Amino acid sequence: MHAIEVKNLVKKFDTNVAVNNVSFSVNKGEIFAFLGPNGAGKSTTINILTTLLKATSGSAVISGFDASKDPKKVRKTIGIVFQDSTLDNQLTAYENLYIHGKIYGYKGEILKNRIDELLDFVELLEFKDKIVRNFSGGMVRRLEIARSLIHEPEILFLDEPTIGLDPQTRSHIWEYIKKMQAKNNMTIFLTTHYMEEAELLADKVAIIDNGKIIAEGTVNELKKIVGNDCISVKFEEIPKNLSFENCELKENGKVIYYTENADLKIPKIFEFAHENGLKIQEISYKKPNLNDVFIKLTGREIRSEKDKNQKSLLPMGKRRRF
Ligand SMILES: Nc1ncnc2c1ncn2[C@@H]1O[C@H](COP(=O)(O)OP(=O)(O)OP(=O)(O)O)[C@@H](O)[C@H]1O
Repeated sequence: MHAIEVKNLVKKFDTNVAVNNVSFSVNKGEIFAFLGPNGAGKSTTINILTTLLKATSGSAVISGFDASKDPKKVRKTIGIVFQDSTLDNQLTAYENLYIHGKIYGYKGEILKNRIDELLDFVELLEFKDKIVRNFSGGMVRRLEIARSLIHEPEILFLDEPTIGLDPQTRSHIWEYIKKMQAKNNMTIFLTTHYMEEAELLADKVAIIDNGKIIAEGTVNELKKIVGNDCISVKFEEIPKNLSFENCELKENGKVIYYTENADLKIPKIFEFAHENGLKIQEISYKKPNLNDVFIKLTGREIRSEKDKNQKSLLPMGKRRRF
């Protein structure tokens, strides 16, 4: 059984088709990244999967339960971290988790120990009794992650988990995500418009654009859509005997090699230069990334208005209006 099975999902807002016949599945214990630009339909999809929104048509089965027919059962098996903080900023870190734990029926020492364990996991134990209002954006996000784990969900949904965070905090969050998967074999569904986030974390990626999935697979499978590694070499003199296959001489005198694996090929190019008494003036190589895949499929880059605006992660009530 798949952890998540989505079939022909459609969501219309009046005439706007936000999710357009989307189908995909996520295996148990997999990190699945739903990658796409702003307005692609990522949040709408995650809201349907987490029972917050009803689909216009199609089905979403989560841990074996239909999201529209059995929402309560679905909610018991999932944890969610939304794009915007839903913490109570007047309460302490501990109190936020305590209330959430109570809602899920935990109590007494079991709940207290669970809270300590989770605060420790996200490195916030020393801030346990501090008021959330004074937390940084990264601390808020970490506390949200801890809260989402309190009832030991089978599947964790993260809507843009690192949006608006600085690079160091972002990589911290990536570490937690990987640890959660490794420790609990948790299924993690995340939306993101960060290519590197999807590349680094995801076992499987689906790229969504204008409400439609335009590509799906492992990162390596998707990169194959673009092609192989590309090495560009400028020798001091144009070599007379180019001994490699899959290489071409460009008008600017550079030799371009296409290869499955540049890491293995580059040392061979140096050997070739040495054996033929050639000097290398310049060498560079480019591995295709998910951005290249998106460009190839859509003709444009994934860009985010939110990045430009540096959306705030401050808890509700503390957020300033710009
Ligand atoms: N409640 C709503 N009412 C009307 N239109 C909506 C609503 N929610 C989303 N949309 C529209 O549906 C489309 C998909 O939006 P969605 O928020 O799912 O995209 P997204 O990929 O999550 O983008 P973002 O990263 O900006 O949240 C957009 O055109 C959006 O304007």
